[in-house]
Amino acid sequence: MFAILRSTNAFAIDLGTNNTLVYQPSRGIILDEPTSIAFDNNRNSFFDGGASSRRMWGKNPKYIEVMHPLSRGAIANLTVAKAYIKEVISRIAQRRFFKPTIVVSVPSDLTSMERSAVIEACKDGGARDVMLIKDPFSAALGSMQSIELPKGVLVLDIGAGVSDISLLSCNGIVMSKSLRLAGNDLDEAIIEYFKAHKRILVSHNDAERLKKELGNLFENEEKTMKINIKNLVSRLPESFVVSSTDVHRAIMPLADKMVALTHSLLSELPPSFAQDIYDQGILLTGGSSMLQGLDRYLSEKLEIQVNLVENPLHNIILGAGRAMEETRYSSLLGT
Ligand SMILES: Nc1ncnc2c1ncn2[C@@H]1O[C@H](COP(=O)(O)OP(=O)(O)OP(=O)(O)O)[C@@H](O)[C@H]1O
Repeated sequence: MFAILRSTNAFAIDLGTNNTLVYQPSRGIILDEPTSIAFDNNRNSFFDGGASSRRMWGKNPKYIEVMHPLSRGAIANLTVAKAYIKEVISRIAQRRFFKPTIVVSVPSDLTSMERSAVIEACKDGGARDVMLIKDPFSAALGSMQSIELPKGVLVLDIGAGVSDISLLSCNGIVMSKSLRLAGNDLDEAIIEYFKAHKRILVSHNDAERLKKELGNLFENEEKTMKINIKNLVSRLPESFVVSSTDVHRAIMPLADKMVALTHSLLSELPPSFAQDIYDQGILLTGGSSMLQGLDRYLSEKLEIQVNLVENPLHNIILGAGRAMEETRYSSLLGT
């Protein structure tokens, strides 16, 4: 089995709410694209996938539908997910004659039906064998933690649709808590804030840009950014200068929910792990962990060390790849 997993026809996939990454042993990351697909409803056929379909989002003609196969980490529409995975597999599998073996990293709290949907979508999409690994394992392995030891490793993963905190030890999850709230909700909070307080409509793409460029959990020196919006009073498009103070106000309530999630797990931590966690702190990963000030904010609120991983957007896929390649982690792969 593990020779197969190291073969050129085996891949690891991080099927995230916003981003899909694929790893191939010996080659590394070979695909990094938005989890998005466009359908041509006139022809009832696949139109485009990945980055080019994501760019069409909000700018598409009516007959083309831009869809996101995943919602909050789980498959939202099985038909769309199958078409999407088929497209991913056709891009990565060089030897089309042989169906590939695939390891998919998935949120730790997926129900058995949701896990079966991932397996079905991959098999229908062209995979021969499909194995799943839980995101917290991938995240820890991606930052070179040794999770097989009897020593607690605490991983906080904040992606686009899911926030998850898990305590790992002896290649197992000791305890875990998830919240279906993450980066996309921060974008929504920004949109809602400007609707309610400034009577303007900000696009999803601009909300995400504002979050990345002006968003900060600490009120530092004020920064501004000019964007194009729709004025909800005049109903006309115009340009608008957004201040970092407003973005800060928009995102703080959700940042506090992330703190509360982490606090609730820390408060239930078995005493035997207290020393490990207070010695090593929390491993912070996922794209939303790059929100400016989040690591310091969590650390100050929880009075615990928070270590931001080196590459939050690639951590899970690198860890899933490591689980495929190292036999000591074979027990982490299942269905
Ligand atoms: N510099 C940044 N500051 C704040 N947020 C960021 C930054 N860069 C990326 N993000 C956010 O990270 C999220 C994507 O992260 P990631 O790729 O880990 O999620 P995903 O794997 O698609 O989703 P999930 O794991 O929740 O299913 C998006 O919400 C994106 O806006």
